[in-house]
This record gives sequence, structure tokens and C-alpha cells, in this order.
Amino acid sequence: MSGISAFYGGKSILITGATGFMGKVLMEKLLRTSPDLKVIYILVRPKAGQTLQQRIFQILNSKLFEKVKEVCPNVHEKIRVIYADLSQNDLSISLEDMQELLSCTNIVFHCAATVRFDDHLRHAVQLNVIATQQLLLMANQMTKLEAFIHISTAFSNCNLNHIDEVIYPCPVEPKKIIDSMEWLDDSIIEEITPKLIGDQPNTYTYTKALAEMVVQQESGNLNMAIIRPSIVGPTWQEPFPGWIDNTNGPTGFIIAAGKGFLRFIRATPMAVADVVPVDTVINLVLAVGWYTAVHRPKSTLIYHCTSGNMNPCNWGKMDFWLNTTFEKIPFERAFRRPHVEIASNRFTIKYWNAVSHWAPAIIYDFYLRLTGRKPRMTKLMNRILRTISMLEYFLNRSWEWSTYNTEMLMFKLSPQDQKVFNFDMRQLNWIEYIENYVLGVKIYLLKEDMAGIPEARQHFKRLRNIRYLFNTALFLIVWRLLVARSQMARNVWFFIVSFCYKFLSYFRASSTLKA
Ligand SMILES: CCCCCCCCCCCCCCCCCC(=O)SCCNC(=O)CCNC(=O)[C@H](O)C(C)(C)COP(=O)(O)OP(=O)(O)OC[C@H]1O[C@@H](n2cnc3c(N)ncnc32)[C@H](O)[C@@H]1OP(=O)(O)O
Ligand SMILES: NC(=O)C1=CN([C@@H]2O[C@H](COP(=O)(O)OP(=O)(O)OC[C@H]3O[C@@H](n4cnc5c(N)ncnc54)[C@H](OP(=O)(O)O)[C@@H]3O)[C@@H](O)[C@H]2O)C=CC1
Repeated sequence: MSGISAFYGGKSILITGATGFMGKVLMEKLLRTSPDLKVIYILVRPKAGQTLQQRIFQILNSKLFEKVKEVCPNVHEKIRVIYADLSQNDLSISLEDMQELLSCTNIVFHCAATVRFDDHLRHAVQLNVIATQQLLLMANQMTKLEAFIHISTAFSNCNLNHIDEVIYPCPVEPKKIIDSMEWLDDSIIEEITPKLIGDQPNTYTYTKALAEMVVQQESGNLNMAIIRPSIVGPTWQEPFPGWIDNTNGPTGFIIAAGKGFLRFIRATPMAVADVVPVDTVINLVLAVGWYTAVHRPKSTLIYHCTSGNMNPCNWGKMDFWLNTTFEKIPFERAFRRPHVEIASNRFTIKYWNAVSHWAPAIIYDFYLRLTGRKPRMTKLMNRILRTISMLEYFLNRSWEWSTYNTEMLMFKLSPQDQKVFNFDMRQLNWIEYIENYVLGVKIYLLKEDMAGIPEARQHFKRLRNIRYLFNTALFLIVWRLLVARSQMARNVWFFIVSFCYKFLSYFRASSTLKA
């Protein structure tokens, strides 16, 4: 049996952010590989009119958990849902629940965060920094705690080009930021945010960096580790390829490109597209949990979970493979035939934004209005382009992350664990992964049926014919206007017509001679 699976057997594990993208995959893998674990405590808040139980019921009955049920039929009994709101200073955990957590928890995986780039600094500090501080305070009182694993991001220091496995100090101490959030009002915070975040691109990366400092300062005697994944994509292998449930990172763009809305994007073709599959990240998380608890390293170790240094892919290649895959696995009801191109020049992008994004959106909305329907394309385009502008920072830079700790850990695993908890990115085949990415988006996010592929292809053909027709009509209109107004255009027209006539006469004469 795998040593890591055996380690989690009989353990009480606390997970924050279990209802999120990574949290679900973490719960699934834990239950599948260590079905004899004692309990998983999850801190959850009610959401979208659903109670805590309803939320968890829905997750455990989803496709992601199908395999788990084969090895762990009593999966519902293994999960203990605890009401918590991490945006409250005391986390809103009841006294009873708190006592149980403090006396029983063996391992903590802290995944919860706000991952929005445009979040108000107050909210981002509350969730990413203060909640981490509160959890550390709790962890310091947990009598049976063996390890506390904090999930950060590889971009917490994205203001640097080369990032080592160390915690970099922030210009302003987290304590001062936390204090100031208490007495400054929202509008003042908004005003000073650009100054505070300095050369960080957004409040998300900034507060994740602050949280790392909090971990360094307040971990006391805890066995701590920090994991920094880069851009987390769908599953590579487990429990099945291509599973994804949100539009973060490249996923929203893949939808927009596959549906034909997005045709140009400002990106540097050679910049590294540092995507890592979610199951790889979770395998590393579990291996780190085991290593930290069993080997008790003297200091907090940081693990980079990245692909760039071991098996790099760049945005140019990703773009090419995506376009090829869209032909093979088309999305239904595309707006235009999908073909996304990348360019690094701002002016080129401005031009193509006008021609290829705004013009079709305006024309389509005009058509919708004419046919008595509500226009929606310009609004959608606005949203897509706003999102792009926020993510462009990550598409035009490359980072180097050192991965000594991650590689060290790989060698510490038994051959069996290396298989069950594989986080070796060198084995990833990008073309296959991107195909499964698109397939996963189609099935799990867009909820499209594979049986609809022939119809989607037919739709592509119709779109191509519409484009030919549109281009020909546009050419004829422009030409007609030019011929009517310009002597030079008329001259060019007569020249072309006489040239064609001469060419045809010559061709006819030479074919008569041969005969
Ligand atoms: C080269 C080939 C081209 C393809 C690939 C290129 C793209 C690569 C981009 C990679 C960059 C990623 C870098 C990430 C680095 C940090 C990673 C992490 O640590 S942290 C983890 C990473 N964290 C992140 O990635 C968070 C980044 N995202 C955000 O912060 C926010 O979404 C926002 C501020 C950008 C937009 O806010 P707002 O306008 O309020 O919009 P809402 O959010 O409220 O959603 C409204 C609707 O839009 C939908 N939708 C959402 N996203 C996209 C999309 N990209 N597009 C289209 N649609 C999108 C969404 O489903 C929803 O639909 P519905 O439910 O209404 O039907
Ligand atoms: N996805 C990525 O590309 C990357 C993610 N990361 C890090 O990984 C971790 C997990 O990210 P991911 O799973 O993608 O994020 P998600 O947004 O999918 O999940 C966030 C989780 O945090 C929970 N949460 C948010 N606010 C509260 C709150 N007030 N009270 C209780 N729970 C709350 C959410 O609960 P609810 O369901 O109720 O909203 C959800 O379970 C984060 O720390 C993130 O910084 C790092 C690098 C890349």
C-alpha cells in the first residue's frame, strides 16, 4: 500500500475552501486513496439559497465523486460540515464546533481564498490575510495537530522575475495593513490601493504575499509548509481527464475563443504558459502534508508547483494547439468560426479589436434589434475585453521558479507513492492535455453533448459561407463606391478588365492553335 495513503488513514483532516475548485479535488483524492481516514472537517458557508448540507450533497453526488463511491460507499459519513464564514473576524464557528476542531484535528489544508483580481482590498485582506491569521491562531491551540499546509500562489511574488522557495518581505508589514483596514473607509482604501500594492498587478497577488508573511510570523511551533501553484488547469489524469468547474485563468478565454467571440489576444508567443493540472497540484499537496507531518522539517518549506522549468509550454504553442483542437472538438452554436491569434504589439491588437471584436458585435446587435430582440453582443464583448485587460499582465511575462524542494520531495517518495501521488510535470503531454482541456470545458462547463459534434461542424460550414458572402458583398460595395467617386479607381478597374480580357483571348487563341 502507498505510504502516503496509509498515513492519512485514521486521521481527522480540516479543509478550508473545500467547495472550491482545488478543494473538491483534494477531498476526492483523499477519500479515494485513504477511505479509512477518520473524518474530513470542512468549513463551509451557505450560498446561493442552499444550506450547507445541500451544497455538500450536490458536490458528493457529482461526477467527480463517482469513483470515490466505489471505494468509500459511506462517503457522506466521512465528511463533517462545519458552518464558518472566513470573512468574519472570529470565522463564525460555533463554540462546540471549535472545541471539536481544536481537540481532534491532525492536519489542516488551508485552500480558501478570494481569487478575484479586482476584489476590494478590504475584502481581499479579510479573506486572504486575516482568515489565515485566525486559522493559525486556531492551529496553535490544536492539541493533535501534525501539519498545517497553506496554499498560496506562484504569483505571490510576480513583481520578481526569478522566484526562490523563500518568503519575500512585503514593503508594509501585514499587521499595519490589517490595522489600517479597521479604521479607513472603503473610498480611501480604494484611493490608496495602487500605492499599497506597488508593483504587484492586483489585490489578489498582493494579499497572497501578505498571507505568506503572516504564516512566517505567526506559525509559532507549527509544522508548516506553503505550496505555490502557478495557473491551475483541469485534471490531467485523475479521477478522469479534463475535469474543470470554473472559468478562472485560461478557461474563460478558451470558452470565448471556442465560441468564436475572441479572435485576438495580446500575448507574447514565447512567454511561458505556466499551467499545472489540478490533480498534479493536489498530489503535491498530499505528499507535502505527509512529509511535513512525518519528517518535520526544521523550517517552513515552500514548494513551487509549476511547469515552466521542467516541461515548458508557451502561449504561442498553446494558441496553435487550441485552434487545432477547436476544429476537432467544436463547441455548439459558435458566433464565428473559432480562430484565435496572438500578437504582442498594442497597435495591432487595437486594430483587430476594432475590426474583429467590436465591428461584428455591433453588426450582430443591430441585427438583433432589427429582429425585435434584445442586443447583448457588445455587452459580452465589453466583459471579455475587460477580463483580458486584467489578465494580460500574465500573458506577456515569463517567470522562473526554483523547484529544489519539490524535486527533493519527489525523491523522498517510495516508487508506489510516486505513482499514486504523481506530481512530475515532465510526463505531461501538452497536446493531449490541451485536447482534454477543451473536451472538459465542453462537457463539464458548457454541458454540451458529444452527439452534437456533427451539427457543430455543419454550423462551422454555414459560418464560413456567411463569411465568404459577407466579404464578397463588402468588397463589391466598397468597390462600387470607389468607382463612382474616384478616377484612379476607374482606371484600375479598366486596367484589370482589359488585362483579364487579353489573357482570356490569348488563352483561347493558343488552345485553338494546339487543336
Ligand atoms: C493564447 C491562447 C488564448 C487562450 C488562453 C489565454 C488566457 C490565459 C490567461 C491566463 C492568466 C491567468 C493568470 C492567473 C495567475 C494567477 C493564478 C492564481 O493564483 S489565482 C486563480 C486565478 N484567478 C482568476 O483567474 C480570477 C480571474 N478573474 C477575475 O478576477 C474576474 O473574473 C474578473 C475580474 C476578471 C471579471 O469579473 P466580472 O466581470 O465581475 O466577471 P465574473 O467573474 O463575475 O464572471 C461573470 C461571467 O463571466 C464569466 N467569466 C469569468 N471569467 C471569464 C473569462 N476569463 N472569460 C470569459 N468569461 C469569463 C463567468 O463565468 C461569469 O458567467 P456567468 O456566471 O455570469 O454566466
Ligand atoms: N485556481 C488557480 O489557478 C490557483 C489557485 N491558487 C490558490 O488555491 C486556493 C484554492 O483556489 P481555487 O480552488 O481555485 O479557488 P475557488 O475560488 O474555486 O475556491 C475558493 C474557496 O474558498 C471559499 N471561500 C471564499 N470565501 C469564503 C468565506 N467567506 N467563507 C468560507 N469560505 C470561503 C469558497 O467557498 P464558496 O464555495 O462558499 O465560495 C471556495 O470553497 C486559493 O488559495 C488560491 O489562492 C493558487 C494558484 C492558482
